[in-house]
Amino acid sequence: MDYLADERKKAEFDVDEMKIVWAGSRHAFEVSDRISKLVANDPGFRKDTRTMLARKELFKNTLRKAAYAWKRIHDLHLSEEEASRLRFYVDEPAYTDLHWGMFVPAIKGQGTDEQQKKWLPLAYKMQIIGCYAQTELGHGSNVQGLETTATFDPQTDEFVIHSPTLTSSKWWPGGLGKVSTHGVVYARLIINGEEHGIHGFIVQLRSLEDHLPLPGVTVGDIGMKFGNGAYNTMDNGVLRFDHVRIPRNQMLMRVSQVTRDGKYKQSDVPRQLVYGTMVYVRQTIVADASCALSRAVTIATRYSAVRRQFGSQNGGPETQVIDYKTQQNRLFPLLASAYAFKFVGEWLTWLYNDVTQRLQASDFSTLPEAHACTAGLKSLTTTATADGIEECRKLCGGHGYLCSSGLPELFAVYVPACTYEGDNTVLLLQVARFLMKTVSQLGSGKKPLGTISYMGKIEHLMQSRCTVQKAEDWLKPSQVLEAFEARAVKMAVSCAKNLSKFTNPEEGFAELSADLVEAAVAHCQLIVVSKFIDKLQQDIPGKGVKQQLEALCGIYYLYLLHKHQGDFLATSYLTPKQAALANDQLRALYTKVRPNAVALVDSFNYTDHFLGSILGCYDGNVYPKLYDAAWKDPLNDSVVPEGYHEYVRPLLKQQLHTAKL
Ligand SMILES: CC/C=C\C/C=C\C/C=C\C/C=C\C/C=C\C/C=C\CC/C=C/C(=O)SCCNC(=O)CCNC(=O)[C@H](O)C(C)(C)COP(=O)(O)OP(=O)(O)OC[C@H]1O[C@@H](n2cnc3c(N)ncnc32)[C@H](O)[C@@H]1OP(=O)(O)O
Ligand SMILES: Cc1cc2nc3c(=O)[nH]c(=O)nc-3n(C[C@H](O)[C@H](O)[C@H](O)COP(=O)(O)OP(=O)(O)OC[C@H]3O[C@@H](n4cnc5c(N)ncnc54)[C@H](O)[C@@H]3O)c2cc1C
Repeated sequence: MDYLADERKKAEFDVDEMKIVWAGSRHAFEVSDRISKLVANDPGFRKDTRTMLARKELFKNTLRKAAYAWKRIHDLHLSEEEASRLRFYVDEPAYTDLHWGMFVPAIKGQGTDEQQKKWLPLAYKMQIIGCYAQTELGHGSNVQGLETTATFDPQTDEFVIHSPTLTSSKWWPGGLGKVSTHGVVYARLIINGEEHGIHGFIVQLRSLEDHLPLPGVTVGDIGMKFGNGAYNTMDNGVLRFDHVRIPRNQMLMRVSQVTRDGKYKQSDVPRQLVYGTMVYVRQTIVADASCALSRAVTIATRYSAVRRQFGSQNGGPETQVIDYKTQQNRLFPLLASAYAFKFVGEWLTWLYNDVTQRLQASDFSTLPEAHACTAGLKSLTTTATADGIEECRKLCGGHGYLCSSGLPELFAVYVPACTYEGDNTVLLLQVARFLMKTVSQLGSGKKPLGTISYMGKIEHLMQSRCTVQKAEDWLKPSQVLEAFEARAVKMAVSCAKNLSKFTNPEEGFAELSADLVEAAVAHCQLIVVSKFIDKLQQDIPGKGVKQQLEALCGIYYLYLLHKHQGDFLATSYLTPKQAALANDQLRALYTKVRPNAVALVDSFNYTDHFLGSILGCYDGNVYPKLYDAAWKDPLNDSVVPEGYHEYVRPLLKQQLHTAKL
């Protein structure tokens, strides 16, 4: 029985067409749909007991699943696209994420043609397994502060990789702890006593025969992390080198080279390309944020439609909690954010591909923008997604706290995204530097392009005032864009003015860093809003699909406007009356979305296996499933628990004795 059937009947749009919009294309939808069902129906990919397993058992099971996934990929002759979808739907962080997601891209981005020819075929066949070993115990954010050394020995034509201090121990790399045979290791290059900064080196860590660490290598897992199951399937590792020697040709030499006679040569590509793998991964993290958020929102939306509290009249049913305006005000902006992040993720992938093509043609002009966009949007989307998952847990009341709701594990596995690939505050400060540089160059005749082109309208934006007179005026895209542009430009200019009061710019930057982060957030929110609006300019087929997306877009920007109205009011773009009208329009959009809410989450097309949540299951049959699941908990294997006779019975006896006294 479908307990959500009535909700599904209310939908005012074509769900099948929305599924295609969400997937990106009909082809992407068909691949995703087929692979998700394949994984869901294969008992080899079961994950329902994951949060109950002890670490060793959990980890071994992940190794089994990764090997099984690899076998299925081969047996079924899956394409690269299908294989990547399969890994996604298996839904278990594993060493393979780092192998495919960072090790291979690092060699592709920073290796010469010759190096790629040697290492990539081995990696593609998984005859070697790699990790990305950058972070150390003492330094993560400050990459220039890394202490591992790579000293060139001209006698033997080798580099000597060494960990000179405890804090130089590599610490965190995923896949390193127990599995990787190789790593791209970042180290401080030293030639003839002279330092040349941080470079990447391919280093073999373990024997390909017996998996033991090679001489001079000390390696292990760094220990349990936050949450049950969750990221504990990953072997984040610690690594130390004691004068380990590697051939000279294992330094990744696309950006700079060391010659046989020990000369350091810089190519014509910018040095920052050493950071290129991080740009790539930040872009994939943005593209993935909508998946994690949409998953939590699916659970919270379906459950909110099933759950009833208060409001029964004449013995009739109580009110569905989704009908409470407070529930809508917490849930619908998250639903809208999931769609917003999907579209900005698609755009960022386009931007990344564009910058990659330009780099190949030696056009480096858009690299700073790509860095600022990937850093800023990674920060914005992961913060909102991690907070959003936790909000979804609260939206599900007490039952959201059960592991069987799927939300605790989803939160635990997702929340480190706010830290890895760059701490979110550190990344926003990079955006702020980019903005300050842009403002300082405005008078120089250099035209700001791309996502900062709005800065070219600075004179107009500094003086313009909002013209909204009635709530519906907030539905005009041009009005909304101007509001977000004016806010972003005014906040950036205000920071620049305050910075100019300092004689030492770095001191000023440090002192004003909290304001700078806010200016960076305003700029990134403008990007997300503008990309959502751009998406709506496209031809979107399907009955009612575009109208639903317009409503969600409105909810996204009006919610932001309401939440940050202090910014909009302080920069004098809006009057308090216009801010109140925005809120009126927001409430009207909640009413419009309400009958479509369940269908809008159905459009994500997630299987019950992928959701891994009793509260979010498609048929909404929550209570019997919760009840049955409780009895399956290992604690209920016996009626009298282990430990009763040792620890509880003596207590009771003592109490009985005291009572008799
Ligand atoms: C129940 C569920 C179960 C299972 C669920 C399964 C899945 C879960 C679902 C979703 C998961 C979602 C996504 C997962 C996808 C992938 C992730 C997988 C694993 C994560 C693994 C993590 C890996 C890592 O963390 S690797 C280490 C990353 N480290 C960092 O990011 C360090 C951050 N620091 C820096 O980047 C830099 O050091 C810095 C902060 C930028 C400072 O550098 P520096 O001191 O050199 O800087 P300056 O400020 O002086 O800048 C100099 C100059 O360079 C420019 N610059 C800086 N960086 C870059 C760059 N990257 N590219 C281009 N240019 C750059 C900077 O702007 C300056 O330019 P100017 O001189 O012109 O001003
Ligand atoms: C689950 C997980 C997986 C990881 N996987 C890998 C991996 O595969 N490979 C790898 O190399 N690394 C990996 N890392 C490491 C990760 O990249 C770093 O932890 C991350 O870059 C943050 O650096 P940090 O730990 O040095 O934080 P810190 O920089 O020490 O941050 C601590 C605090 O200081 C603040 N702070 C730091 N600098 C500044 C500043 N300039 N201005 C203002 N505030 C500042 C931060 O905002 C934060 O609040 C992983 C980490 C995690 C949690």
